[in-house]
Amino acid sequence: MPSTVYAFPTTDALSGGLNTFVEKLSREAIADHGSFSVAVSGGSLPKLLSKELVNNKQVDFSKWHVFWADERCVGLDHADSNYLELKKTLLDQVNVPASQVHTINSKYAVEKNAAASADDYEQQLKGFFGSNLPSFDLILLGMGPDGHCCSLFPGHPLLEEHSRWVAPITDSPKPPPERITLTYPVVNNAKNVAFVTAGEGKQEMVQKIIEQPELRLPCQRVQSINNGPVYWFVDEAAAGRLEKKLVSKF
Ligand SMILES: O=C(O)[C@H](O)[C@@H](O)[C@H](O)[C@H](O)COP(=O)(O)O
Repeated sequence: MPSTVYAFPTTDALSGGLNTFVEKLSREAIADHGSFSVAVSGGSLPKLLSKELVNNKQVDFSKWHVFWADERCVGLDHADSNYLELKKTLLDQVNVPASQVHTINSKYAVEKNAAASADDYEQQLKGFFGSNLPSFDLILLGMGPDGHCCSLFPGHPLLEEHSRWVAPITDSPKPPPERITLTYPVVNNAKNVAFVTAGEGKQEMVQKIIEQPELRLPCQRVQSINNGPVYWFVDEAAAGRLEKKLVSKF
């Protein structure tokens, strides 16, 4: 998986670079097929994504379809909800039509019914992409300190799930335990994939992922369609241990 790593001096600069990147992909997708489909992760990503993007008047949010790369089986008003985090940081301030914000089914999520939540979410993907394997215009991933992404964790059987598009997990080592997650067939069929991570606490794992592909950590199993680049938007704190020659100029 060829990686293109962009390192920024601050998290604000990272948000600025990500804003430019997303604006370009959104414009190109809308010009090409009239919509922009994006799957977003939780954790620190929504804040980093939204800081600049929320004020970007060049983006036609009315053509966006927002999905989640993974989501916790909690109510949409629960503090652990990835949807709620993006609602607060972006969706409440931009005009993505509610019908184009594809959330986990709250009925099943509140019951912590991960299996039904995953089945329902897969139907939602089929409703938008049809019966062909979904190909998102962009998937935005965080990187866990253990090298996980989505809710795909090191050593978990879900790393080998190659038929389901969306899978349930009930033993997530990162709480809460019940979640749904996109699987690699969908993640790796995206037109563009970008990791977003920041902070000194991530620099050891960022170095491992970029410089030691033999580890086969979950983040390292991510590719973009036609083996295109996987982008990394990091701050210099997270890139602190990377060989300088591995960092590209944005
Ligand atoms: O639902 C989740 O927990 C996230 O989608 C998860 O995959 C996250 O992206 C990583 O754990 C990184 O989180 P941080 O960026 O907050 O470290």
